[in-house]
Amino acid sequence: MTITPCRLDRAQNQTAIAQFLATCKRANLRKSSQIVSISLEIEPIDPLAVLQAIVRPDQRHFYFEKSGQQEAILAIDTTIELKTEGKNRFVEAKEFIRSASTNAIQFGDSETPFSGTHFFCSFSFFDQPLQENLSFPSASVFLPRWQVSRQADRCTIVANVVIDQTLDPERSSAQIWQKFQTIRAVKHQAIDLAIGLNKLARKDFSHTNHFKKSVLSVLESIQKKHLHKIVLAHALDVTLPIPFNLVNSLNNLRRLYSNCYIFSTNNSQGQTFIGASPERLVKIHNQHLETDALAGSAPRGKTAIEDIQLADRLLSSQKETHEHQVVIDFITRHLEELGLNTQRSSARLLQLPNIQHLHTPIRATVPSRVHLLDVVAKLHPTPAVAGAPRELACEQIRHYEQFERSLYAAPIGWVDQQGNGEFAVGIRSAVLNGCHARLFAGAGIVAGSNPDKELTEVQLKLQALLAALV
Ligand SMILES: C=C(O[C@H]1C=CC=C(C(=O)O)[C@@H]1O)C(=O)O
Repeated sequence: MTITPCRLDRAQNQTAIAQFLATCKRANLRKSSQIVSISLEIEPIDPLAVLQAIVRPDQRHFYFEKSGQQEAILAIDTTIELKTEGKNRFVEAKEFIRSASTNAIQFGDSETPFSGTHFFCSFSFFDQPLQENLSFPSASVFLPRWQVSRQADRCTIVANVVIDQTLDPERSSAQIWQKFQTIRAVKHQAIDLAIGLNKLARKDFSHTNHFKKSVLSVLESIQKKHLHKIVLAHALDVTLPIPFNLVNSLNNLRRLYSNCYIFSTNNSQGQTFIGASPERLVKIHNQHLETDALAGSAPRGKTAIEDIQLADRLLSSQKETHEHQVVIDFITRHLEELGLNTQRSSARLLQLPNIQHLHTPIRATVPSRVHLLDVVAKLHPTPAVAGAPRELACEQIRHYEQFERSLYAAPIGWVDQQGNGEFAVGIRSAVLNGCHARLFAGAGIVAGSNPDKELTEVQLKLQALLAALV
C-alpha cells in the first residue's frame, strides 16, 4: 500500500486532486482497477446532520455511532461492493476487503481519525435466507463513495475513487471538491428531538401466546438435556399514519441510549435496518481485541433502592449467572481455537435506562494472521443471541420463530484497510419500511426460565425501541 500524505491546501485542492488522479491513472496503465481514498480533515460537523441534509432516501447509507464515546461514521453511496450468501460468506467478505485494500492509495490527511479506506459490512443472522429474495443480503460489504466521520472534535471526509482507464481526473476532482464543500456547509444543527408514541398503532406479529408456548416447549428440551440454552426472539409490527423519520429516530436513540451502538443501513427496496445495541461483538485496534459477554437481564428499579435490589439480585441469581456463563465459556473457547490468549474481567452490570445486563469484557492480543472477519466468523452467533449447543439452538430458532430474523442479532460494523474495525450485534433493532416497522427483541431461555418473565423481558427490550421510533 502506498501512502502519499499531502495536505490539501485550501487554495489549490481541486487542482491537487486532479493532478493526483491523473498521476494515478498514468501509473495504472497496465493494472486493473485500483482504489484511491482522498481524506480531508474539516471543522467539526455532526454526521447525522449530514445524513439528514444530503442523503436521499433511495441512496445507500450506513451509519454507526457510539455517542458515549463521541464517535460517529456515515458512509454514503457505493464505489465497489460484494453481496453474497452461504457458509463461506465471512471468508468471501475478508477476501474482498483484502484484495481491494492491497493496492489502495491514500491521499490527503492520512493521520486524522477514520481517514483512508473503510469497508462497511452487514450480515444476516442465518447464512441462508428462509425465503428467496431476502430484503437484506446474507452478507453485504461496500466501500462507499463518501464517508463522513467524527471523533470528539475531529472530523474527516473521505472520497473513494476507482482508478481505471475510464476515469476523467478533471471531472472527478470537480465532483469530489464540490461534494466536500456541500458536506462542509452542513451546519452543526440540532435535530428536533421528537419522542412520542401516541400515533403508533401496534400489531403483534408473532403472538405473545406463541412466544410463551415456545418457551415452555424449549424448557422441555432443556430438561431432556438436548439444549443448555436457546435465545427466542419476538417480532412486533407497528404502523404510523406517516412514514417513519429515520434521522429523528436515530437522534432519539442516541440521546436515550448513549452507551449503545446506534446503527442504520438501507437496501434498494426502501427498507432501513436501525437499532440501538448494547452488545459489542468484537473490536480490533492495533491488534488489541475487545469483546463482550452480555447476557442475563433485569429491569431497572423505579427508585434508587429498588434499582440496587434488582441489580444485586441479578448479580447473584443462579439462573442469570448460568445464562451469562454459557456466553463467556463460548467466547473464550472460540477465541482460543483461533490461537488467542484471552483475559477477562469480572462480571459487572451494563445499565441502560430501562434494563440492566450482566456484562463481562474479554480481551486478547491478535496476531496479524488473524483478521477481524475471522473473529466475527468464529463468534457469530454467540449464545447471547442463539444458544448452546449452537447448531441445535439455530435449528430450534428456525422451528419456533415464525419470522425471518434478517439482520437482527447479526454482525454489523466496519473494517479499515489495516484490518482494524468494530462490529456490534444487531439486537434491539427494527426494519423501517415507509409507515411500517418490524421490531425485534429476544431473551435467553435456560433451565429455570419462566415464560411470563421472559415475555416481560422481551417487551421491556421492545419498549426501548418503541420509545424512540417516530
Ligand atoms: C437477544 C437479545 O439480548 C441478548 C443480550 C443481552 C441480554 C440477553 C438476555 O438476558 O436474554 C440476550 O442474551 C435481544 O435484546 O434481542
